[in-house]
This record gives sequence, structure tokens and C-alpha cells, in this order.
Amino acid sequence: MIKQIAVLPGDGIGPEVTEEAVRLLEEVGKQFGHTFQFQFADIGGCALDKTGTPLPEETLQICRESDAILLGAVGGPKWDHGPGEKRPEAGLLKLRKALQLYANLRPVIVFPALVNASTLKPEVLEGVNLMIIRELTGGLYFGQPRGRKETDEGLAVVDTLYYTEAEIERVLRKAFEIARLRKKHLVSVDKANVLDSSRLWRETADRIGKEYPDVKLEHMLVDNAAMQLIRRPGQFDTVVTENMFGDILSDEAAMLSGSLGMLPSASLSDSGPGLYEPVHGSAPDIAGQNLANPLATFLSVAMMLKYSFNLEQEAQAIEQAIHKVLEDGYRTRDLAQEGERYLTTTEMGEKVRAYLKQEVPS
Ligand SMILES: NC(=O)c1ccc[n+]([C@@H]2O[C@H](COP(=O)([O-])OP(=O)(O)OC[C@H]3O[C@@H](n4cnc5c(N)ncnc54)[C@H](O)[C@@H]3O)[C@@H](O)[C@H]2O)c1
Ligand SMILES: CC(C)[C@H](C(=O)O)[C@@H](O)C(=O)O
Ligand SMILES: [Mg+2]
Repeated sequence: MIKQIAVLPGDGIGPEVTEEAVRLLEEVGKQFGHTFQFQFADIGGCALDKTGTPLPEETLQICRESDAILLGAVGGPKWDHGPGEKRPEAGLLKLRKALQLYANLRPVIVFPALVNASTLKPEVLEGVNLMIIRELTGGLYFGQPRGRKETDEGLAVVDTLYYTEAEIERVLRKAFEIARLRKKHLVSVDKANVLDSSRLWRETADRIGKEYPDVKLEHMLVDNAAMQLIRRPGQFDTVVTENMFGDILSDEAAMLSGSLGMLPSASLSDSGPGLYEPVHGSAPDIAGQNLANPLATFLSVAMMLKYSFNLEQEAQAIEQAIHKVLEDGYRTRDLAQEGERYLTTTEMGEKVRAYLKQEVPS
């Protein structure tokens, strides 16, 4: 199989983790007989510095023409003071919107070897395997009007939470389809006791749910969901929610897996390339030190192989390699216990590639 992959390393630890992910893809190609062709392009702060815009037209074009997109992370303190459209994050949001990547899949898996890496009790974490589906192209992130203005009462500011019924419906359908392939239990998270947008979300979920009688639909208010995720995460199988709630709940859920450095994501549309990126950001505090955990990006590569290329066996080989590396006690710094030895980003990359070779039947 020959596939074109757009690689957008971005800022901070983005280039460090994507470099290892590209090496991993090359190894998968070698082992399984595929050719992955990479086209590198700028996004975020590095693009702003070079071109004055966080998503240059050329980058968008490269993305549109590829079979899948791999992204590291964008942002950092250097660019934190610019106006909204001159921030690195605006480039990522524009890319998601331009490609209509409305369904953001964020699986949270607790690897048995990492049960002790979390601050939660092992018995609470055992067997946790949930999928958060976050709406990614609507809500507060994109609603208009937004911005600041001077009023008689001084400075005022507005952000708008806007959703059409069609936007809500398409992501809910995706969530029901995914839940159907999992344990057929879907928790829809909203704030229907306060927000009109959530009330429409809940009504739509109930309506669509009738078409999926085999899937058990439950509604949960977001504040309770945030608490339940920590109290008893095992009660969740598939979770669907709007953009902002999903952003926050997924970072929270990352701590079940031991580190934000373990959470991958896939952002999908109805047609066109999918975008694969770790859930974490550019981690300015550790950038440039070879300390980042690349496993979230590796797991995102596995999602790319599965969802965009239908290469199930190859994806499983990556997941198994990671599983075994962790079982054998290898850790990056974020996962290591106090005083425990840990691997650098590049060493972890090497280790996973070496284990991958053992996963491939000769
Ligand atoms: N998708 C993205 O590109 C994305 C996502 C989140 C945040 N950001 C941006 O990143 C910048 C920093 O944001 P932040 O500090 O709030 O969040 P962050 O996710 O970058 O970092 C939060 C904490 O987690 C740690 N961490 C994150 N990824 C790690 C990894 N792979 N290995 C080890 N430790 C890791 C960091 O060191 C930091 O202590 C901001 O500009 C933000 O907007 C970008
Ligand atoms: C960087 C930022 C715009 C982004 C988001 O909020 O979607 C990030 O936090 C994420 O989770 O991918
Ligand atoms: Mg986030």
C-alpha cells in the first residue's frame, strides 16, 4: 500500500514526538511492505514566525491532498500575547474546521503496567477502557459573535455557544455507531439544566437513540461526569459531548492512563483525510529536552492505520509493542516513579521500534 501523509510537527515538543512517530511509520512500512510518503508543513507558532499566519494556504493544500495528517502540537509562551487570529491555536482550529473534522475520538486506555502511574487506586482503574467522542467544529470555539468591545459599563466581552441541530445530530450518530461496536453503552454529557444548546443536544440524542435500540443511552450533566470519571471510571464505555466539555473531560481522563502523554486522538470527517494528534499540547516546560513521552503520538499513528488506512493488523502491532515495552518496565519521565530510571523521547522511540519487529510474524 502507498499512502501520502502530511506531517505537521508544530511547536514545542511537537517536532520531537512527530519525528519519532515518522520513524515508527517507516518501520511499520518496512515490516509490512507499505510505502508511507511524508510531506512536512508548518502550522502554529513556527508558521506564524515564517509567514505571519498560523495556517498557511500551502499547508492546508498539502493536508487536503494527503491520505491522512499527523500533527504534533501547537502553541507556546512566545505567541501567547497576540490577538486571537495571530495565535498558533487558531491555525489548528482553522484546519479542523476547513476539513470538517467534526468527530474527535479520544480513547482512554489504562495499560495494566501503568496502574501504579496514576494517583488513583488500582481497583478503581482496573479494566478502564473508554472512548470520548468530542464534537470538534462547533460550539464556543467557533460561534459568532465573539470579541471585546467598549460599552457604557466599561469593557465587555462575548463568546457564543452556537450549534445547529444538524451539527449535533451528525456527531451523535457517529457516537451511536461507535458505541454499537463497543459495549453498546453511550453516555451523552451536557449541561441541560442550564444551557439551551444542551437541551437541544439532549432532545436530539433521545431522538437519534430510537434508531439505535441496541445501544443504552444515558444522559449525564457535565459537572457530575467530571466527578464520576474519577470516582468510578469503569462505569463509562462510550462518552459523547460538545466541544468545550470534551476538551476538558479528556485531559481529566488522561490521568486515568497515568499521563497526558498517553492519550491519542483521531479527528474524522465524512470524507477526506483524518487528522491524528496526541491530546496533549506543546509542553513548553519540557520542550527541547528530549523528555517528552511519544506514546500518545504512537497510539495516534495506530489510530491512523486503523481508521484511515484500514490496516488493523499493523495498528495492533504498534499497540502490542507499546504494551510490552511498558510491561517490561520502560518509562518516560512523566510515567516514572520518584527516583526510577527513565528513557528519553528518542530512546522510547527506539525501544518501541525494536519491540515492533518482534510483533511481526515472519
Ligand atoms: N493540540 C494541540 O496542539 C494542543 C493541545 C493542548 C494545548 N496546546 C497548547 O500547548 C501550550 C501548552 O499548554 P499546556 O501547558 O496547558 O498543556 P500541555 O498539554 O502542553 O502540558 C500540560 C502538562 O503536561 C505535560 N505533558 C504534556 N505532554 C506531555 C508528553 N508528551 N510527555 C510528558 N509530559 C507531557 C507538560 O509537560 C505539562 O506539564 C499552549 O499554548 C496550549 O494552547 C496545544
Ligand atoms: C490547542 C487547543 C486549541 C486545543 C483545543 O482546545 O481543542 C487543545 O486543547 C486540544 O485538546 O486539542
Ligand atoms: Mg485540550
